[in-house]
Parts: sequence; C-alpha cells; structure tokens
Amino acid sequence: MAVYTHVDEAEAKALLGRYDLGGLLALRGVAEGVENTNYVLDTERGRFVLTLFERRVRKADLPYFLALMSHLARKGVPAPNPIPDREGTALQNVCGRPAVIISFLEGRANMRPGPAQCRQAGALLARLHTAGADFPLHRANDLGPNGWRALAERCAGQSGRCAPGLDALIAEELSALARAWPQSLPAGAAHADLFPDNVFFRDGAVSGVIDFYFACTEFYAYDLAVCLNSWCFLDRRWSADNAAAMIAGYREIRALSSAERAALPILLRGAALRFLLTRLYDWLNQVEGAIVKVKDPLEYRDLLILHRAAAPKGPEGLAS
Ligand SMILES: Nc1ncnc2c1ncn2[C@@H]1O[C@H](COP(=O)(O)OP(=O)(O)OP(=O)(O)O)[C@@H](O)[C@H]1O
Ligand SMILES: N[C@@H](CCO)C(=O)O
Repeated sequence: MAVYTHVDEAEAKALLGRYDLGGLLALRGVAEGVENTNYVLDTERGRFVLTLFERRVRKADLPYFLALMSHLARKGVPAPNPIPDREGTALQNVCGRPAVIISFLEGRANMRPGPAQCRQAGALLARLHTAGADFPLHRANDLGPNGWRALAERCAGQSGRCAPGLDALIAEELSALARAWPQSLPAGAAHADLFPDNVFFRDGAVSGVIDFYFACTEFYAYDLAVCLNSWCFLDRRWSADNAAAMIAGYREIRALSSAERAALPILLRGAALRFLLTRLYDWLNQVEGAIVKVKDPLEYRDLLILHRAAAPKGPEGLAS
C-alpha cells in the first residue's frame, strides 16, 4: 500500500476548508501505487483523490504535470482534472509535502489485458499524443538515456544482491543503446508510464488514465514502447497478439512513420532498461516503514534479454 505520509482527518478538513467541495465525509488510504501517497477523499460534493508527492517527484515539475492533466482533460482525454481551491490554486502543501486534489475517475484497471484492451490502450495513447500536440510546456525526460547512466552508476557494485550478472548486462546495454538510440523522431507530451495499472476500463471501454508524474517531452514511439512492454509481457512471456493489437489501435488514431516503426526494437530495449533500473534502484533502497510492495526488477531483466535476442523482428514478430 503506497501510503508514505499519514494524513489524518483534521489535516484533510483543514485542506478542504480552502475549497468549495463541502465537508469531509470519508478519507481512505489507497492500496495501489508505488511512487506517491494517495487517499480517496469523499466530500459533500463528490469523490476526489488527494495525492501527496513523494520521493522522485520534483516540486519544480509539478506545474508541468498539473497543466498537462488539465490540458488533456479539456480536450476529452479521460485524465484527472486538478481541482483549484477558492483562490484558483491547485498545488497545496499537506503534512509538509506538495499535494493536489484531482477528480476521481471511475473504472478499474485490467491487470490481465488481452488484445481487446491493448487495442484500446494503443488508441488511448495516440489520443493523448494528438491532444497534447499543442501543449506549450516542455519537460526533459530525466529517465531517458542520461538518467539511465546516472541510475546505473548508483546501483553499480550492489546489483549482485538482486541477481548475478546484472551489472554486466546493464553496462553492455547502456553502451549498445548509446550507439543505436535515435537522434530524432516525432516528439511531444508523453505519458512515459502507461502501464495497465494506470488505465481504467468501465463496461469494456477506457474510462480513465492516471499517474502523469513521469510525463515529459519524449519521442512518441518511445512512449508506445513503454506501453508495449508493460501490456504485452505477461507471466514472463511476450504476447505478439497483444502487441499487434496495441500498434493497430495506436495507428487508428495517429500514423506511425517508417522511421518510428524501424526504431521500435531499440526503443523497446531502452524502455525495458529504464524500468529495470528504477525497479532495481528501489529494490536496493527500500524505504523503511513505508507500506509499499516493491516491484520485481527481474521481470524487466528478462524482458530486456528477450528484446536483445529478438530485436530485429520487432514487437509483432516476437514469439509469444
Ligand atoms: N484520479 C483517480 N481516480 C481514481 N483512482 C485514482 C486516481 N488517481 C489515483 N487513483 C488510485 O490510486 C492508485 C495509485 O495512483 P497512482 O498510480 O497515481 O500512484 P503512484 O504511487 O504514482 O503509482 P505508480 O506506481 O503507478 O507510479 C491507483 O491505482 C488508483 O487506485
Ligand atoms: N510503472 C512502474 C512503477 C511506477 O513508475 C513500474 O512498474 O516499475
């Protein structure tokens, strides 16, 4: 359960005093999530989510994330809307942490997605890319190639505690990706963490997309690679059917250029390395006292090994 910071009712009531959301009816810590503290907040005006930003989220980046969510919500993407207080400010301070109240989105994540859900997730990602094309703010991806190198240095020498051979695999992959990483591809506002737990479905249709706190200006095809990796590698097996459906769903909304398609195998490797490194770093640096389940770095080691072996075939050609 991702509750790093405990918020009591008195603090929630003091916060709500600044809003036109009515009185507090209930406050409940949310079980899912890794990065931030989340509470569901029931008030006389409805249901909301209170997020307190922890750890990796830099305060200076919050205006970008909140503005992007508002921009996308305005354009019909089912993203949470940050709720401003009576003075028009969405960004707050709760228990010494930056915090925000956002709209609650109905629906549930599907953690066993098949081709039907993958097609919809692909289309959602493409909608997000096209709706964000005129978003004016810029944020560099600090978990791009330079960030990977910095994270790898912080894990070096310790990763053997997690599994033998990880340091060598990571070092080799960093060099390979440094040589092959594309110089230029179509780019813009990207979600950068569109895993199945961040997409809600209701009555078989997408009803929400959450967790914009890694969003950044990135290659669109890299964002698709993050999504392919997380929706198509289930029980340590690659589903070529899921991948084909996701790419088809994406292309129904936004065309993929031949350069983007050609870059996908290398982008899939970069996206696998990114989550191997962040999970490994978290595994090596577990926060004492936090109620949180650390995600398995070795899932992404295995995916990286698979992509390294199969790279030329591309995502739809990978054996399931
Ligand atoms: N706007 C929302 N509407 C409904 N539920 C939400 C909303 N935002 C967050 N949640 C709930 O809170 C949980 C955690 O949210 P989120 O994924 O943003 O947290 P996180 O700690 O950043 O997680 P992650 O590990 O995915 O980075 C979600 O799985 C969902 O149950
Ligand atoms: N989606 C990430 C966690 C949040 O960034 C992972 O599964 O490693």
